[in-house]
Amino acid sequence: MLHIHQLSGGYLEVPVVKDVSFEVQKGEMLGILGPNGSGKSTLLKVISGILPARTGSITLNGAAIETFSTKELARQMAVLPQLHAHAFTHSVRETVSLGRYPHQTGWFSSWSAEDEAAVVEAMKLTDVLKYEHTSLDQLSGGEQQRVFVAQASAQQAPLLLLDEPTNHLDIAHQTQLLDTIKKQCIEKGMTIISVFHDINLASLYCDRLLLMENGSIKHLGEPHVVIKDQQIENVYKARVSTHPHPEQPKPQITLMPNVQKLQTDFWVNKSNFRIEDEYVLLQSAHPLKTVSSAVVNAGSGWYRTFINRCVPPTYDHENIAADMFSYLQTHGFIPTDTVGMMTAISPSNVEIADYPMEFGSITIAVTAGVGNAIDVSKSFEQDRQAPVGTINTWIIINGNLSEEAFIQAMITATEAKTKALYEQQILDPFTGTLATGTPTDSLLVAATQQGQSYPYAGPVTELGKVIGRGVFECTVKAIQKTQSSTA
Ligand SMILES: Nc1ncnc2c1ncn2[C@@H]1O[C@H](COP(=O)(O)OP(=O)(O)OP(=O)(O)O)[C@@H](O)[C@H]1O
Repeated sequence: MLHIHQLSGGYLEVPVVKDVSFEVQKGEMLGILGPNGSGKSTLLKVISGILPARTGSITLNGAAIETFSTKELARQMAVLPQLHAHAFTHSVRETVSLGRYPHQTGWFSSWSAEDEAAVVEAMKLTDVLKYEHTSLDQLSGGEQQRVFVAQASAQQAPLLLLDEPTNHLDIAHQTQLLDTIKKQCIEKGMTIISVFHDINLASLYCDRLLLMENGSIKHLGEPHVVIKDQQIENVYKARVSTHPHPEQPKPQITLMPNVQKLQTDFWVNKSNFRIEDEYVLLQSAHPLKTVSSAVVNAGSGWYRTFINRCVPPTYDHENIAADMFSYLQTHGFIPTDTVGMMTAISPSNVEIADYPMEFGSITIAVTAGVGNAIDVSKSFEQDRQAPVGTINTWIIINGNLSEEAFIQAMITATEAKTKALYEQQILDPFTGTLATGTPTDSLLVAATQQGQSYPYAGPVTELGKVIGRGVFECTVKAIQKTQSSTA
């Protein structure tokens, strides 16, 4: 739809935009990113003809852009410029109506039903219809921004150029506006080029991103190609870490501050555990980076409190997570700061042990019920009753783990648990074969993220060796304790 070839342009003798080439397809949403002054707005202005191109060419639907009359171009291309603080005395409706000028033959004399429908639809889409008779200078910055998006939208041009459309908008209006724009791309085949400061929003909504540096294209491609830690750091000179969005296959960034809150060194060991009638409790002085399959706060996060709650073997609740959540609240724990697991095994049967390492240490806590032991390789053979009895394993590490090490720690621990069941000759009662676990085992790995770095935790690494040995020993002892208490 739009072809930009070796485009240069700007304000002074020296062009701001230098030798920029890219193409945008119909229905595509392209995000332009870059630090302050990198030339994003200037590029949009040169494309839209507000500033002249010094060299290069812009082709729209196969025709050179300079062959379009001003009005023809406005029917093809709507522009939302970067807004600055102005006093606007027009009403909202008047302002949005200005977007219809390319469709007029005589100024307002030919106002048609189509014009009216476009203006009302644009005001509805941007949620400004309720202000239609209000003067623009009586609206907040975000409300004014939405009115100008409505104006561009009322123009109904197949190509929309936006300069920071979410500037001034609260998060609800950011998503509402971008959802609306994106919908137009998907349903009506509208093409969007938009400047963004917010890298995460750009990644979420755009099909491709163009990252500018000093007026030139530094990176161009799908978000996963452009949003990489090192590339973003190099261009923006800010430390970032990328991570996946929870719902969309789009990378997101988190800023990494250079100023750390002063935090005294802390250490977690067996002395931080308490064994109560109803639960095993670990309380850390500072949050631990945690990965777990717990009932409350499963997944990854940072938590200070860890509970392994004992419920009766007859425990049966429709919504286990909700019940656990309210249990935490009624027992004085803060659910947002607590990882909660459940077991039918008495807290008195927990096995907790410290394992020193050269520069760090780990503490392992296991409760092990094996009444429902299962051979995972044969679990497909028959349906089983909802189980009670489970093996809950916690591995608390004084050390700084990579993401890889967290996952390897879970693998190593699982293998060590299975070996413990083998050692104890625990059988799957349904198949009579050696059990590998129970159907509801839970695992938690938590680390202080201080001190010694552990990039790996496989069986032959320093950390993996201690996890393997520790989980094996603690699981064996925990099984024996449970078996002797029920014998
Ligand atoms: N009206 C102007 N006259 C002269 N130079 C200008 C003008 N507007 C911008 N510039 C210069 O052009 C360069 C690029 O500015 P531009 O506004 O395109 O950057 P940007 O990437 O959009 O920045 P920001 O993120 O701050 O909006 C800057 O060095 C700026 O000083």
